[in-house]
Amino acid sequence: MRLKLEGVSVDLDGVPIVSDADLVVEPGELVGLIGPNGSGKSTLLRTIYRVLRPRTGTVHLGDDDLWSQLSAREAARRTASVLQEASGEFDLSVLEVVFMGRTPHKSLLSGDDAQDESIVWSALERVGMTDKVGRLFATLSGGEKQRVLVARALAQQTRLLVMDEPTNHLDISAQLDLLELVRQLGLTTIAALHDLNLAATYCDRLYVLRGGRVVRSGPVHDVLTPDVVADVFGVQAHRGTHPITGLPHLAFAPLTSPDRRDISP
Ligand SMILES: Nc1ncnc2c1ncn2[C@@H]1O[C@H](COP(=O)(O)OP(=O)(O)OP(=O)(O)O)[C@@H](O)[C@H]1O
Repeated sequence: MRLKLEGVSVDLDGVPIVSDADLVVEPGELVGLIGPNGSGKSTLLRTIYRVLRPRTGTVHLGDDDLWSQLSAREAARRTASVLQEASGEFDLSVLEVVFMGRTPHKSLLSGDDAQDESIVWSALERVGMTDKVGRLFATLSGGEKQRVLVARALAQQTRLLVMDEPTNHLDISAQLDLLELVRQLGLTTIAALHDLNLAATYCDRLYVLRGGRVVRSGPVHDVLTPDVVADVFGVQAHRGTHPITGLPHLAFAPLTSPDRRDISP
């Protein structure tokens, strides 16, 4: 389902944090949101999973305005989030966490039925976590936790996956594993990512935020140029081709860095 933000501005305590942001994610796309610390990525994402109401502008999922046309419950059914730190699920088992994905589909008094059960187990299967259902969520590794939260999103049969720095604190294998999984699922996904090379590897298109404004957007190749990286992040970048994937790959150095090749042993 298509996500479309138009003219979204957000103030926090009277301070403008996001200004006039336009953004589109086409069905099945994985779109990356990049930008320096404090540029407003999380704030913008919160308007999409209905935690922060924009001061102005609209957030549409398909034909529906997420804020003015959908109830909180309906919005919760259609969007799922995987954030960098999972809180609130600590006393639950893996199975219970994934069953939470069914909650927005249930009325207050209806219990889980055979259909819920089958949806939950197939979600666990898709993320490869069926052998950990009895474990307490809190005892999982960071990478396993993120897979379980993706399973919860699948159990929710979400139309849109919102990920806010989902690979933070994960080792390199778990980072690649998580983004490979998300790529394979083919869900309409928007993800804030700090690692520009991960963004280059997995995203179809990128949006760059600086100071709460979208300053650049487009295919990875057009957006992740040395000029943009220098301008937005204030570092030098050399863009080459990744020797294994054949995709663009960036190497970084401080803007003022001397050429260290002369002094290495
Ligand atoms: N209540 C508030 N009042 C004023 N400013 C706030 C408030 N809450 C957050 N901010 C500021 O909003 C800005 C944007 O924060 P946000 O978390 O959206 O950025 P981000 O791009 O996700 O950052 P990071 O990459 O560090 O996670 C930051 O400068 C932050 O200090």
